[in-house]
This record gives sequence, structure tokens and C-alpha cells, in this order.
Amino acid sequence: MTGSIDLPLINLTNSDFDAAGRAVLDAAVTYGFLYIDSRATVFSSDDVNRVFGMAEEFFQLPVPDKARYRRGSDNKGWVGMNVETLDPEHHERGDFKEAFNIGELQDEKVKQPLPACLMSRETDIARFTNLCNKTCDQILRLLARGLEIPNDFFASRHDPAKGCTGNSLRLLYYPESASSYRPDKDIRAGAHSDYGSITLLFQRPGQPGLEILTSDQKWAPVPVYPGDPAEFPFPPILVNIGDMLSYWTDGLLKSTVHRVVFPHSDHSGVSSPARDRFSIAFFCQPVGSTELIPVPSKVVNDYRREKQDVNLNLVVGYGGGANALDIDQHRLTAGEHLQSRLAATYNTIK
Ligand SMILES: O=C(O)CCC(=O)C(=O)O
Ligand SMILES: [Fe+2]
Repeated sequence: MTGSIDLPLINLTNSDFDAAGRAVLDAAVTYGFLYIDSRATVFSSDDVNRVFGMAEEFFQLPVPDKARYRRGSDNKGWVGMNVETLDPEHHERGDFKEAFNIGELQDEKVKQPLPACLMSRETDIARFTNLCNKTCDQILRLLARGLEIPNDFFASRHDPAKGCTGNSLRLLYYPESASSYRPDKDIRAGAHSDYGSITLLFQRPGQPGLEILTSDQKWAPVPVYPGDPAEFPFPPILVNIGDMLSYWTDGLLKSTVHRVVFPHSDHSGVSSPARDRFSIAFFCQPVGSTELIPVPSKVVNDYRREKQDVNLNLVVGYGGGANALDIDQHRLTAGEHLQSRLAATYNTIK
């Protein structure tokens, strides 16, 4: 473990589009992670709090009630405690968490069975996912700007009008440790890289736990706030690059490995109080048929040439997938990649 990491804080509404594009690209190349300043987003704190409120209500339901909405092969629905194993190589037992996955909406409607406490908030869910889509669109355009390719290169390949994207809104609940918790075996979310293009992560004040694997292979905690909490209406949105953007840019953008741990002892040996953690993740993915071939960018080409020259070894480690690329292989589509990663995570590979 190392000290917590200072990730860049980006204002998406910066009127200097070129400067914002360079800043987003730089963060994506250096860390694969950045914060979006919550003082300048399309979200209000109410938008965010409403979704956390419904998550709290849902996860409090008795297990048999939640089990009626169990995750199916379409990846939608409830995932119970110890069911998903994000890092099967290092953890026998599934992650110490629950989740509820909401698939892509159509015409503002949720296309899966929902319990009453979520169904009655369908309009809030639709509003929130629209805002997530808008935010991802802004980020994808800034990345394209930074890579000096047409601004809509990525955004147009994420357009739901062109086919299913597999975008997913995920409510996450990590209970305070319970009697079944085994410190030697349990982790809240095992080390992994994300599968899609970009992930937006919403966190709550006082509920830390996310760590990222730095380039020197050390775990660095990511604070909920990158500064004084009093300055922000709600915690800045954490954004990370997923495997698909990494494939797409030949590893230039980093799909950084991360995990969620229980609160650590501080340096005086005093443990932080054990608490529940809630988070909301929005996984943004390209349209399923999109081929993940290197983008026509001079910045990417220069990087590829440099990489060949120094014969750089990319890290392919925890959870599988991060930055792995073999462009001579069969051209992977976004849909194929997503299916293979989900199969590995839920142990359905034969
Ligand atoms: O809850 C979190 O902080 C992170 C969750 C995560 O990394 C994931 O679901 O991919
Ligand atoms: Fe993740």
C-alpha cells in the first residue's frame, strides 16, 4: 500500500475545448482515472441523492424479495453476496457485496422486472441514465479532441440509435463486515479492470474504499474528495477508462486495475469505523458490433511506434484484460469482449 493518489480534477464545461481535451487525455494516459468536478456537471445533488436513496431502500429488502429479481443471462438484476468474483485468480470466495444491474432503457422505460421501490422511481432512473449518457458523450468527445481525431469518432460509436450498447447502471452495496466476514478471504470488490469504454462512479461522503494499482504495482487509495469536501455539492464523479478504449488506442489509454477494500487502519493503528459503502457505477459501452481496432490517430500511431522501439511490456495482471492487446489477432467486437469478460467473472467458462 502507498499514500493516496492525487488524480486530476477536470471541469467538463471548460470553454477552452482543446485545453480540456488535452487534460482529459493526459489523465487517461497517465492514470486511466480522473475526477469530474461536481460544481460543473449536468447532475444536481438531488439527482445523485435520489438514486442513492432508492438503492438504500432496495438493498434493505429481505433476501427472498431481492432474489425474485436475480441476475439472469442478460446481466440484468440482483447479484447477491459472494456471487460475483471480480478477481477469481486471487479470491476463492465471491466479492463481499450486493449489486443491482439496470440494463439500457428504451424510450425512457426500464426493460426488465423491477421491485416496487425501483419501479416507482422509473422517471428518476431514466433522468439519471440520460445524464450519465450525456456526461460520457462529453468525455468521449474530449478524448477524441485530445487524440486529434474527429470529435464524434467515439461518441457516434456509442449512439444507441445505431444498435444496443449494453450500457448498464449498477447500484452497489458493500455491507459493513458481518459475522460471515473473513479478513483473510474477503474483499469488497476484487482487483479488476472495467470492461467497457468508460465508467462513471458516484460515491458517498465518508464511504471510501476504492484503490488503484499504480504503475509501480502498489495499491493507492483514491479519496472520495480530491480536496475540501465543503467546496463540492456532492463528491466529484470518478471516471475510469475501461478495456475497450484501451484496446481501441493500442494501450495508450490505460484501463487501470482497481479494487474496493474494507476501511484500513490509519497510521496510528486506529481502524476507521466500519461502515456500509454504497456506490453507483455507470458502465458506458460502444454499440455491440463496433470493432475494437486502433483509432486513426497520429497520437496513437506515435505511441505504437515508440512502444515497438522500446519493446514495452504492458501489464496484463489482476482480473485479466487490462491493456492487453494483440492487434494481429482476430478483430474483437465490443459485444464479444463484453461477453467473454462477463463469462469469466461469473465462472461460466467451461
Ligand atoms: O464500488 C466501487 O467503488 C467500484 C466498483 C467497481 O469497480 C465496479 O463495479 O467495476
Ligand atoms: Fe470497476
